[in-house]
Amino acid sequence: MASSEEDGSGNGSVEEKENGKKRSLGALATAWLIFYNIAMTAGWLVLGIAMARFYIQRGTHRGLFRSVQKILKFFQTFALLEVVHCAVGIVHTSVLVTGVQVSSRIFMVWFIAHSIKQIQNEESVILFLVVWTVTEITRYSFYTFNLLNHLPYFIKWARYNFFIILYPAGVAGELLTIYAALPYVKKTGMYSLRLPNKYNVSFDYYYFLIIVMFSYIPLFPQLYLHMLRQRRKVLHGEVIVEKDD
Ligand SMILES: CCCCCCCCCCCCC/C=C/C(=O)SCCNC(=O)CCNC(=O)[C@H](O)C(C)(C)COP(=O)(O)OP(=O)(O)OC[C@H]1O[C@@H](n2cnc3c(N)ncnc32)[C@H](O)[C@@H]1OP(=O)(O)O
Repeated sequence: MASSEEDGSGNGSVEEKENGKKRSLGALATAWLIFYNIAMTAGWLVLGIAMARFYIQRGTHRGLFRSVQKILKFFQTFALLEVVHCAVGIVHTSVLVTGVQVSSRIFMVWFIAHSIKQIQNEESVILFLVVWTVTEITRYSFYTFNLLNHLPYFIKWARYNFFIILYPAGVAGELLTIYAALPYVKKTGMYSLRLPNKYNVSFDYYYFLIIVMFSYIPLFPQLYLHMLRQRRKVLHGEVIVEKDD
């Protein structure tokens, strides 16, 4: 991706638009993306401030998830729109890569942290919350400034360097949280379907979670390598040909 400060083009979704119809769709799409990215930057900033205030006032992480969960659920669920943005073509990036990233986050928020109250005070929950928050403030402010054609270099640098540490740290937080959830899931049999039942189908959430944990092994390196390629492209100007979905 060429940044706006280098080529003055801003977001790739609105360049190359030749006729009037496409141009107005581009303007509308750009306006929407600016609104979306500002809203998301603000949302994650509010979440970051709420977490910092909670910790400073209480001196403990216990109860932190509970106190910030509404903001987290709202903004992380809102991020589903990112898959829509790719699918309708207003951002030029992979639906698959974005889909894996967003669905794993939604899964962590709703089907792990929200559903299993006993694990909400685990340190690993705070780890992934802090990592996601730093990542998203950086990422959405990057997109916003890029769309506005005023991208400060330090934001571009942060967007394409922070992930080197934050991605593995976030994955560690997520995996440790799922691991901590396993005994509760096994004990309660939550979200599981035992035979016999009228659908004649059985589902065991406990084993599903184990499969999810193993699925990080092939999926995470692909996301990480994708980000490393983006980094080379954006920070070092390498031309990289990526396969379409
Ligand atoms: C049902 C259960 C399923 C469970 C599955 C489990 C398996 C999970 C395995 C993987 C686990 C991952 C866990 C993740 C943890 C964390 O997040 S830890 C925190 C650290 N994470 C990160 O740093 C990554 C954050 N995420 C991302 O960066 C993205 O989601 C991404 C998809 C990985 C990034 O890809 P991409 O969009 O391709 O990168 P960019 O270079 O930023 O953008 C490319 C072009 O797209 C434009 N664009 C994208 N989004 C926007 C936008 N919102 N607004 C405007 N423009 C956007 C961007 O500008 C680029 O365009 P060009 O300039 O034209 O190139």
